[in-house]
Amino acid sequence: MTSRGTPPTVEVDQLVKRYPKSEVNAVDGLSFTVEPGEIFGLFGPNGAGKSTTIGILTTRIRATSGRAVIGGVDVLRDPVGARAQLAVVPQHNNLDRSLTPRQNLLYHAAYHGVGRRERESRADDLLERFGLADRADKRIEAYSGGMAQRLMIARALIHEPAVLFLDEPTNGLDPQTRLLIWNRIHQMRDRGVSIVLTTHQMNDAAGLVDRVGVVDHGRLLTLDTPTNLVRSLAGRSILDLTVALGPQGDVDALLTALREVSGVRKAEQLAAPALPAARRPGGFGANGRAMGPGRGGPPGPGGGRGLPPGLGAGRLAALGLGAAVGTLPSARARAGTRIRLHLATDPAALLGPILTLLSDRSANLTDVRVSEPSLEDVFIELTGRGLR
Ligand SMILES: Nc1ncnc2c1ncn2[C@@H]1O[C@H](COP(=O)(O)OP(=O)(O)OP(=O)(O)O)[C@@H](O)[C@H]1O
Repeated sequence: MTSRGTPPTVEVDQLVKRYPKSEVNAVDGLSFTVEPGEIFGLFGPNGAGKSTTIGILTTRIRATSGRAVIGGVDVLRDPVGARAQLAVVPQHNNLDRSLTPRQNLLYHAAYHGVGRRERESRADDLLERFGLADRADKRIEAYSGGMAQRLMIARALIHEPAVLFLDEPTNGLDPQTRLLIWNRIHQMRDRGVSIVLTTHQMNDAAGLVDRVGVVDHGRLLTLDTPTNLVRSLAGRSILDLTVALGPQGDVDALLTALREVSGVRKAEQLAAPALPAARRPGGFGANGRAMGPGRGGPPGPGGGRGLPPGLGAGRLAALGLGAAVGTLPSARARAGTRIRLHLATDPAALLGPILTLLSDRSANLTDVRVSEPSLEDVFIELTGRGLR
């Protein structure tokens, strides 16, 4: 029960799934609830067990043990009853191409037993809300990826489910379509629909979801609001450096030395950025602001920012650190080594020692960025950086 006395719309209790011939559980004792009108993000690396969990909740996969309830209906005991309470928007287009967009909606509503007059009125309303009214009778083939996604969400909503499952709802869509879909998801939440979404675009989803469950190896690693999860990395900042190493430069030795600087929790090398030439690192301008690319992913809460005030090129020169800061980067510097430092302290206090260290090793700093941790950083912290 919630504090308002309403039962959760999704209840998962000690859920287990072991696929035949497998020696491990794909879902391994998962428990969580989703409240009415809550947007719940189920995040995890590839193979973590998200699809299997969603498959069980949407009656596509049979659990080995445990309990799952959707809108008060036990999915294992009454899958048909549970299906009336839920809707799924898959990642790939599964619209019926032999029907028009409007017919796709009407057919789906009829399948769920919605009366003729009511389904026509709901279809008109949904086509309007998803910006498809003027294309409702066109051929599906003429639809772009964004239109198809909007239509699939409209179709999912036509029988007014208690819970909507969305798999990567905005993957590969343009910013306008993403915005419209996020906006409609918020409206559904306001109408009391619970939304369970899986996505790998965590920083995008951070501002949208109410709570996040991170799973790995079929188990729940954490469950909290995005704000609390980011706060769990409190006091930590991330300093991204781009350096051009001298001819004898050894990145491993540099990383080891950086790890020994007091206040540095972790130092790691990042992959080289795949950026257009115009956005490649450019070194510091006269005002000492960082001019290169920001962090690899989209900015998290707080986003990336340049040098802290008071640490411009002038101050660096006064500290005798000018040699460490490249003004006219060479070709090597442009393709520089990217290093991420995870700090346990104020970055301004560490820049001096770090620049001294770089200078001593003839490493030329061409770009520096300070940023707050993001939801993606929490995810990496919990699940590691290794490939799955
Ligand atoms: N039909 C199946 N038969 C056997 N093993 C499976 C089957 N489907 C998934 N698995 C295994 O179960 C584990 C969980 O897979 P699942 O697809 O649920 O993960 P996921 O978190 O959704 O991953 P992704 O993000 O890549 O979609 C993986 O080890 C996967 O190989």
